[in-house]
Amino acid sequence: MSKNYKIAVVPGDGIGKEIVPEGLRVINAVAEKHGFSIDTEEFAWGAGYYIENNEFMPENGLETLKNFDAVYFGSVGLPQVDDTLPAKDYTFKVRTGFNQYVNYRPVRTYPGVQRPLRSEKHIDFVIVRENTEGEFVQMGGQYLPDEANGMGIDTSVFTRKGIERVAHYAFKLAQKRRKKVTHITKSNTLINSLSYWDRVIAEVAQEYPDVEHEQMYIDNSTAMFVLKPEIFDVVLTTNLFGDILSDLGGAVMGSLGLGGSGNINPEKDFPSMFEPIHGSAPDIAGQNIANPYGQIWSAAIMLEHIGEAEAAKNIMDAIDKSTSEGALTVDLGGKASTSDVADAVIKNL
Ligand SMILES: NC(=O)c1ccc[n+]([C@@H]2O[C@H](COP(=O)([O-])OP(=O)(O)OC[C@H]3O[C@@H](n4cnc5c(N)ncnc54)[C@H](O)[C@@H]3O)[C@@H](O)[C@H]2O)c1
Ligand SMILES: O=C(O)C[C@@H](O)C(=O)O
Ligand SMILES: [K+]
Ligand SMILES: [Mn+2]
Repeated sequence: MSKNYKIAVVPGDGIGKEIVPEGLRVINAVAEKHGFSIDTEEFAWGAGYYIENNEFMPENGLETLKNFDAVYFGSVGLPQVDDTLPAKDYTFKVRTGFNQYVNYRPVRTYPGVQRPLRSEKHIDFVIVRENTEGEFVQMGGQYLPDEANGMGIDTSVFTRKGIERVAHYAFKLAQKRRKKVTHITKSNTLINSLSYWDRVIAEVAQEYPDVEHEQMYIDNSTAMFVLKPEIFDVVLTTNLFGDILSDLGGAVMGSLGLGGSGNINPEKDFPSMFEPIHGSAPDIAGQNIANPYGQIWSAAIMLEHIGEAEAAKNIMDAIDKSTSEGALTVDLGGKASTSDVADAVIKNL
């Protein structure tokens, strides 16, 4: 009997509404080729939903999503909606609620895509971003914000459990790759929280003597992403630093639109959620010009996670063939529309 998977689809806002359907076309095409089927249910949640319903998703949203094998997500956020809400009320709710403590964000060379860097060296590394705590716990408050002596505070939280579990994931991932973990902090200045991170990571590293372990500061690492990106294999870092580095990784590939990702619950106690690294790009929404490669790559990461590795590989090979043949959107200097790119990928499956 052929396998069937239940996928919750949350296109979100802006270009999410354009690139998610294209990604789904690719998923359905690859499923047919590889003899499995996908049942999808779409949820129109996000900032647009908030305008109508005063919430980003229904109160029982997580309960609803729990019944699926995975969540295929676009992005949330609209210029006319308070931008402190999308992460708090949707994205972080899912990431923390489903213990998706790994944000898996690969960076690689796409054939035929011009990169901003002069170096022609092949790039292939994965950012493993801690995804449930750190700088984004949103513990804090504002005091007298309207007054001259007003203030705002956010507290960062790094727990042993939180550091250990993401570190184990990173070292195990490195064992399957080129056996190197670069962990990125700023423990020379954040001498309490991030030196604790360093210490716990160093302890975990001892359990993986076959993996080279290097520590780097975030400031230097931004320079290295540009000057020597080929030195990285697995980059392990905190929630905020990983957020910044993943957009830099997108830029190094040639466009933010090229980055795919997975918010992973490695134990599979809950569904994981797959989305491009970028946001809803309201500046280019509604024109069928958004780059869908990152959304399509996220589909491949999702299929690999749910156990369809061959289909995932098939998508990646088809992506490479498509970019090589010049199926490039405006941000990559090409003329292809969003749907032209999905057509090319489907043709090349
Ligand atoms: N996970 C998420 O849902 C997520 C992530 C980041 C930002 N956001 C939200 O998205 C909104 C816009 O944020 P922003 O402008 O800082 O970031 P953004 O990633 O949406 O856009 C940044 C720039 O990159 C371009 N870009 C992004 N994706 C592209 C693609 N696929 N193809 C071509 N160009 C692309 C945009 O046009 C824009 O110029 C905000 O509301 C923000 O909160 C959501
Ligand atoms: O910080 C976040 O996670 C929100 C967004 O910038 C993202 O990268 O998903
Ligand atoms: K996104
Ligand atoms: Mn981000």
